[in-house]
Amino acid sequence: MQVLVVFESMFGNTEIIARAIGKGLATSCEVDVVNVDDAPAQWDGLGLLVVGGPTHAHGMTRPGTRKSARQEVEGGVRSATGVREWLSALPTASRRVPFAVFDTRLRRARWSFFADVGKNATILADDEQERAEAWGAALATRLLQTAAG
Ligand SMILES: Cc1cc2nc3c(=O)[nH]c(=O)nc-3n(C[C@H](O)[C@H](O)[C@H](O)COP(=O)(O)O)c2cc1C
Repeated sequence: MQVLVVFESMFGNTEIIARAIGKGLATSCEVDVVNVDDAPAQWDGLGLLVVGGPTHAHGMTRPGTRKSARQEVEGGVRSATGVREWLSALPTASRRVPFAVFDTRLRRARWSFFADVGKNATILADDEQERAEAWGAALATRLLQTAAG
C-alpha cells in the first residue's frame, strides 16, 4: 500500500512529526514524506494521503501568517507554500483518495501534536514524536484492515 505524507512547516516541528508519522506508517506501508513545496499534484494508485501543517491563528496558515513566521526565524522557514493553497490547487482526480490530517500547535490538545517553539529553536514536547509514530502505525493498521474488507 502506497502512502504519501505531505507536510508544511515553518520552524521544523511539523516536519519532525510528519517524519515520525511516516516511520510509523512504514511498519506496513510504502511511505514518501515530502515538503509541500515539493509535493506532487497527481498520483496513481495512492492508498492514503496524509496532510499536516502548523496551526496559525486557529486554522491553517495563510500568506500573512507565514510572513509573520518568517520574521521570527533566522535562516528561513522550511516551507514557502501552504497546504491550504496546495490542497485548493489539486485536480479533482487527485482528491478521490483516502485522506488523514494532522496539525501542530502550541497548546496541548488531544487531536494535535504539541510544539513549544523557542526563539530560533525547535522544541517538541516530550513524547510527541513517539505519539506521532504510534498514530502512523495505527493508521497503517486501519488502512490495511479497510483494504482487506
Ligand atoms: C503566525 C503564527 C500564528 C500561530 N497561531 C497559533 C494558534 O492560533 N494556536 C496555536 O496553538 N499555535 C499557534 N501558533 C504556533 C504554531 O502552531 C507552532 O509554532 C507550530 O505548531 C510549529 O510548527 P512548525 O515548527 O512546523 O512551524 C502560531 C504560530 C505562528 C508563527
